[in-house]
Amino acid sequence: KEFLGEIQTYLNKLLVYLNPYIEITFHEHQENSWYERSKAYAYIQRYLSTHSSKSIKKFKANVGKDCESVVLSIDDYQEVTDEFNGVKVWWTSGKTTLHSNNDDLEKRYYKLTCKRRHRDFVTKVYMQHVLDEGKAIRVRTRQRKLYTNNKSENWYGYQRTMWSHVVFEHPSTFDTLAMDPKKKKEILNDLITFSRSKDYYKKEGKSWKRGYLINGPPGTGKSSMIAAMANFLEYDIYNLELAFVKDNTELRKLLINTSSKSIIVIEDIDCLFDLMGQRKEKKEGSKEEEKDPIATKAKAEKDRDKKGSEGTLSGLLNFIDELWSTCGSERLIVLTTNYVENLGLSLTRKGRMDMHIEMSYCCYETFKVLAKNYLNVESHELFATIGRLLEESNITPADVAENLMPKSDEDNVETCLNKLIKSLEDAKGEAKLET
Ligand SMILES: Nc1ncnc2c1ncn2[C@@H]1O[C@H](COP(=O)(O)OP(=O)(O)OP(=O)(O)O)[C@@H](O)[C@H]1O
Repeated sequence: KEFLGEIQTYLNKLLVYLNPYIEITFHEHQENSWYERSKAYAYIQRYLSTHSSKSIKKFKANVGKDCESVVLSIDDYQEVTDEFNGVKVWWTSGKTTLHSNNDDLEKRYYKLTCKRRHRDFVTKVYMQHVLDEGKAIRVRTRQRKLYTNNKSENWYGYQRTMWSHVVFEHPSTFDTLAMDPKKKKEILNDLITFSRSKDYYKKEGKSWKRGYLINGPPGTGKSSMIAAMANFLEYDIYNLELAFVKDNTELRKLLINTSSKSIIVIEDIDCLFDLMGQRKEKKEGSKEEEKDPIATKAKAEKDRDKKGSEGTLSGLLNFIDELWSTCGSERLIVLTTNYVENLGLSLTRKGRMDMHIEMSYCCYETFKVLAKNYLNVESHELFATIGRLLEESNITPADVAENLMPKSDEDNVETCLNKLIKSLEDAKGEAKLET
């Protein structure tokens, strides 16, 4: 706390220098916030003490998505000519010095010159074109993020939940995803249609979002599917952890604070039943009850129709409707579950979630993709044996992947495939014992 004022002053100075090249997000609520803050402080101090326009340019070049990409910049007072729809304009960059109490601050700017008769065209059409292009470039080159909501204490000691993020770098793509190729194509087509349907949604007066329910046993690739979707659409991911959300107000705040081009994920949606149960018990008789959407709705429904778990299900459905209505446009909502049968038809029927994706145990087609991913082979004499064994046992793609992954220098295609055969035979034996 004692450094906050000082850090903010430094940050503001830093922003004057770097604006509009980078965006600084300052998290005051990290668990290791003291460490983060002191790091930020030391960094900013070091930066300011060594700054010069040269280092700013170098810094600017390094903040691109990957440092290998070329970053074009314009030197002070250098002129660049641009032509759009036959109209010529000239850009120059410059700087002025602002005098503040302790320091002289340099403010950088761009100057745009055009013929007087083109003024209207330039301010209305050309500037819009520049902004749209800039936005498109930012989307193309931005570093994508994976957000999670954690409980944390703010400066004044209040508990709240807010998004914090890390860089999203998951290797999963639709090429590496092992599943029935027909189903994969269907999902891909659905995503492509969605991404191109901005105008359609607008015309229909609908919010531009789409819901997917992914179900399947653990290890069948639900998370890999979400990562592949995010990589394909170039979206961010918001992993919503409902256990950390206190009430409806907090949920709304979180959803409002998600950005467009993102996937909002709620994993293990069936576990919400337990969460709702716990909240209901805790809040029973409490004045706070009204504030908790999940518990209140669950209770209200249960009281009304006294249908046990059906009542709880209605609470869940109400919650999902709330989720739909609160989060903004250009979003995917993805719910995952290991036990779709617990959710009842009302969630899986069309209208609530637009597409239902089933991830299942490994079949021969799935295995072939994994063999290509991990061993870079498309055929082998052991494939036939594996294909037959896969038909006789239930093994997840995660388990197959585990066997196919070479673990030492001695491992090669043959040893890995034999390892898998052994696992499949064991799984078959266990299944026989169970029956
Ligand atoms: N269908 C798949 N295609 C490619 N890789 C897969 C697939 N399923 C599982 N894997 C591999 O297994 C690992 C675990 O899978 P993943 O976390 O996606 O499964 P999950 O269904 O989300 O599991 P859980 O329900 O336990 O979260 C992945 O990192 C990936 O390497």
